Amino acid sequence: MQINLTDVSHSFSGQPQLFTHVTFSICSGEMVAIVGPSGSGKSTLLSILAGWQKPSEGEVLRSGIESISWVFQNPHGVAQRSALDHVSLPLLARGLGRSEADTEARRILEIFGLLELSHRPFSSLSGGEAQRLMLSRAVAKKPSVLLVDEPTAQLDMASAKTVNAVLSSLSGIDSIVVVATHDFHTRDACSRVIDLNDFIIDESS
Ligand SMILES: Nc1ncnc2c1ncn2[C@@H]1O[C@H](COP(=O)(O)OP(=O)(O)OP(=O)(O)O)[C@@H](O)[C@H]1O
Repeated sequence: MQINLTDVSHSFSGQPQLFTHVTFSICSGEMVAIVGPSGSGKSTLLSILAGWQKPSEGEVLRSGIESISWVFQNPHGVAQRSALDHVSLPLLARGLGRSEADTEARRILEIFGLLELSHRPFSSLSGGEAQRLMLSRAVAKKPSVLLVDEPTAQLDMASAKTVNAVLSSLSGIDSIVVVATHDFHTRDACSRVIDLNDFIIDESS
């Protein structure tokens, strides 16, 4: 699985260029951070990677990509549904049987430090717990591409720390993971950084 961007530039109609001549490739198993100041186009670049936004110029090629999950900066769940339900539902949708889905959901919740909260309704979770649950749910979908937008933006330092710790553990999954972030600790959890500063891509590995 791979996404290749070649000479991609983008501006929204009537607005200045957000970024120009962006060229990079991301393969499965990689976890890449997109960094840059507010308004530099991080979320827009995620949308372009997902194919939801067509770039003004350039080419985006996706090979072997079957599914894309997006984790938003504000966790969205079903208030009365338990944490376990949030993770087991996508597993059931993938065709697992009830008990297999429950076992796998518990395994994923444990990785994200949420096993003890598995029966708690979504509405009772803290911001950090809810964000970790969104990541758990996204992992349960086993997407080809996992796009994570500012996962720690709404969190206090302690919650951000736990989210960053679980993000580090995502580097082992067989998906392309791209995280847009302002957070230096989140950036450190990634294997590669794409920096939108100064309207150019500065790729460091
Ligand atoms: N659909 C749209 N139409 C017009 N302008 C847009 C659209 N989406 C985003 N923008 C503008 O493009 C710029 C980049 O937005 P984007 O959300 O990609 O930045 P960002 O780096 O993710 O910002 P932040 O860190 O604040 O989330 C902003 O000025 C935003 O207002």
